[in-house]
Amino acid sequence: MNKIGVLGAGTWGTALSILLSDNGHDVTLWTKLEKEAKALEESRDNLKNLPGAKLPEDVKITLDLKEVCTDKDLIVMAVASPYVRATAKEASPYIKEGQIIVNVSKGIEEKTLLTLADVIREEIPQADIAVMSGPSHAEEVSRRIPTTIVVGSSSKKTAQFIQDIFMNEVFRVYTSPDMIGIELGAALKNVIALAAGIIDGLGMGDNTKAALMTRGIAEISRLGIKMGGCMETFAGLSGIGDLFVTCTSRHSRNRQAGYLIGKGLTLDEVIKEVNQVVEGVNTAKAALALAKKYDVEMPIVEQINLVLFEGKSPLDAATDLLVRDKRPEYKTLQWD
Ligand SMILES: NC(=O)c1ccc[n+]([C@@H]2O[C@H](COP(=O)([O-])OP(=O)(O)OC[C@H]3O[C@@H](n4cnc5c(N)ncnc54)[C@H](O)[C@@H]3O)[C@@H](O)[C@H]2O)c1
Ligand SMILES: O=P(O)(O)OC[C@H](O)CO
Repeated sequence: MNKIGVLGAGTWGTALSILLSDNGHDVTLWTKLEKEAKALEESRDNLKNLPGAKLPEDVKITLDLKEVCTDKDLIVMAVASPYVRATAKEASPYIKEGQIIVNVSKGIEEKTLLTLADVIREEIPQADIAVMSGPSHAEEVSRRIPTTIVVGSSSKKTAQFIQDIFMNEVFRVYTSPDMIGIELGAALKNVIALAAGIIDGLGMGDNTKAALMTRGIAEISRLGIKMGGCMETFAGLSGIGDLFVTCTSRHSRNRQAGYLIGKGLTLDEVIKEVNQVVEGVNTAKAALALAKKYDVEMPIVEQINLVLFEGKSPLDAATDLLVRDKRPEYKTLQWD
């Protein structure tokens, strides 16, 4: 049994708390939002965003950041990406030298273009930072539906420690040293998932969705490899695996947001309607800035930015992608 602090009592923080409690750990779940803490405490048997799941009585809910960090063997960072830096900064005084923090939030900081693990490292340099990601909708994890995920760390020992904590017969955890690849796959797939939703909203077909996903992972891996990630990761759980689930699942908020955009709603209307974090919207601008910085072609990311922030019609964006200049599928594959 380990003592674990989970930061962020949204859908994912809550589902992981259920899993960790199932695994026999002593779990404390923190939120900054009083309303959220109260609602969770009152409705443990009837969680709003996790139908059919229960938050065990032994999961402690707290608003006290010192309490959730002190004497914990592992801290899980599960707040939505825009709040990761502020939460890490506030938590830093309570984190000991070498204390392990695993980031499970998916995003890239817009201002700095840093991955979230790097953001946490800047704020809590004394911590041992890891990441965990993969095709894992909270709605299914909280109902013990078989799921696989990958933990990334620069230390094999840390990766295996986290693997042991989370793994059970319905939650299979792999390990990897490729932290940057895992984080980039996790963050960038959300932008492509918005496009997948738009395709559904426009009433296009399965061929179109498959094309988007395949060319989407090509974009993600082109950038990811230039930034130091490994091809295997983009072909793995935090690459194509998470892209697949997010582009196709009824649970995906990103896909749902894209669907509503495809149906003609404005971004503000969509954000209100979905009423949970839509990380692809947060990540789209950062992804475009990274494409420019690393001189990588990311046409889908470009078009999504135009649709989200410049008022371009989704249909015009889809058409512009289809009529781009002719090219080989992969420039690396040539005849001579
Ligand atoms: N939901 C999933 O299936 C899932 C799975 C894997 C990863 N993730 C990732 O986990 C992260 C959280 O997603 P979620 O589904 O829990 O989102 P959510 O919308 O359900 O919850 C977001 C949470 O962020 C926290 N928050 C809000 N304002 C805050 C503030 N000012 N300061 C600190 N914390 C604040 C709150 O706890 C809030 O509930 C995202 O990056 C998401 O991509 C989600
Ligand atoms: O609901 P989404 O679109 O934020 O996706 C959730 C997870 O990232 C799926 O792995």
